[in-house]
Amino acid sequence: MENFFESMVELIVETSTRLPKDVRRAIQKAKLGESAGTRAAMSLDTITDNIAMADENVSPICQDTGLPTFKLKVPVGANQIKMKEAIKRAIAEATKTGKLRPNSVDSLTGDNTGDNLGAGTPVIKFEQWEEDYIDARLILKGGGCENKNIQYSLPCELDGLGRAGRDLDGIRKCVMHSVYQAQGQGCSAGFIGVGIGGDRTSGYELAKEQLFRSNDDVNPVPELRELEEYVVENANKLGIGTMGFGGETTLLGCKAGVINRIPASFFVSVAYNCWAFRRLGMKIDAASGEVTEWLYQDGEEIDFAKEVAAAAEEIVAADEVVLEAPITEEKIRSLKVGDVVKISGMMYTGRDAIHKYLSTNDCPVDLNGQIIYHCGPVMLKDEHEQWHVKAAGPTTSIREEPYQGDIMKRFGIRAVIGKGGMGAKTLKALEEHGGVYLNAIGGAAQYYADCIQSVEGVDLMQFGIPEAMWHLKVKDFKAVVTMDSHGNSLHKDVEQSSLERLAQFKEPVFK
Ligand SMILES: O=C(O)C[C@H](O)C(=O)O
Ligand code: SF4
Repeated sequence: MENFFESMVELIVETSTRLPKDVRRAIQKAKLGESAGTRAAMSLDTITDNIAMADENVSPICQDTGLPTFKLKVPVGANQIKMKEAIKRAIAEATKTGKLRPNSVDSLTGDNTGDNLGAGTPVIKFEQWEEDYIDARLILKGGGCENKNIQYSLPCELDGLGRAGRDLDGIRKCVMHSVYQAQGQGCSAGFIGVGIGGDRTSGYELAKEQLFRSNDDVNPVPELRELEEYVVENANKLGIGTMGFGGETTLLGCKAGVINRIPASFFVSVAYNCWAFRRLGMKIDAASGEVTEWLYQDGEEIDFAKEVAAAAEEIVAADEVVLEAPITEEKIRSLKVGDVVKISGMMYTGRDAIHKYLSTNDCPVDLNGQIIYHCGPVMLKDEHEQWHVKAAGPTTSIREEPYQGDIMKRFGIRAVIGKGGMGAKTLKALEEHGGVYLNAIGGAAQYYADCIQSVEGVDLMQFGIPEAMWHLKVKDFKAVVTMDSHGNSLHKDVEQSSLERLAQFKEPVFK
């Protein structure tokens, strides 16, 4: 097993940096389904551009490299203790080289362990089997989509759909609702794994297990096959679209599994995965630890690099407003939902820890007229102590909803960049104070890292790399105005229209 450690490093690096073939095919299909010039088409262009850049740079597709979860099937007699130890070392190694973001945080103190190791991280699950080789699989599922997982207890009442009973049709309603409730916040278009039955724990476990199925497989259970096909077809009629911008594709895949339940409980658990569906696997020789075959890599390989030139042309074609901080109130009030902005100059990152901190403390920098970027980047320091950005896409903004409006007013911030949109409180503050919300493309961490020219400083490093306040100098950083200072919110509109569309699926389908 002398090569097992190297194989695990390879598995982690490949999973974080290269999307599997089945996922690429699903994204390509979505791209072909959108009309040129729409916001959805533009977002998918950025996404495929980003996938190609991650391939080329061997850098994380998305800055949130998630909670690494390994599943291993091992021959009887294989030493699981040694394998666990090698996996942990491989995780620390991949973190050191910037292929993983340090993502393991003490839940009580907030301290980041810095190497992705800690209580409960990574997750490593073993199963014994009668084969003579090791089947090792890894999923890197980020936090934004994890937060959109949902569990239903039947019977229940659902927005738009009414009563969901204890039968296949009730299950159908829950699954349709799960896609609606995620909106664009889990970086749609997404993939879902559905677990039917079990208890609260085994139900979610089963849902996540489905994410290890190939997106192209066919469910051997006829009812589940029908359910999966129904959901993919109809969830795409909700009009939520890529990033929640509206559009033809909202869901890229649905896989459902079933286990028994006990009479009193009937759970439907849904695991939502973003488009950056990073899961790979390999067969490993149990004696040497060497890779003998990669999994999920059958069929045609889509090389998005070839399409990048065409995509760039299309993005340039949109009307763009140039923004550079400090921004005046007048300039901000001239922006409207739908405008594409191109930012150059300074922006400051701030996510969960910073927003909480700023709600009761002064800011180390003057934020008057400035731009806050909801982002927790992957950073590496070189031998001259200079920081470099390895991946830097937006994080889900709604978590800052309790703080954002007050902070914008108190510090004079004119624009916030994030993804997934914000709520009524922020919208009101944007109107009163004169501010905008700019939506960047979630997961496009290479694309945005490329717009960052230099790291000019950092504050509040005590919160750890992802949560610190990074001072970034950018050039031509593109984002879309999705909430303006006139009370308009694209997110509010899409949520409303998708709820109306969801109601079309109220009548029974599976009798
Ligand atoms: O933590 C992050 O950087 C992003 C997160 O995965 C999110 O989707 O909000
Ligand atoms: S930012 Fe988006 S693409 Fe990245 S992990 Fe979060 S949900 Fe996934």
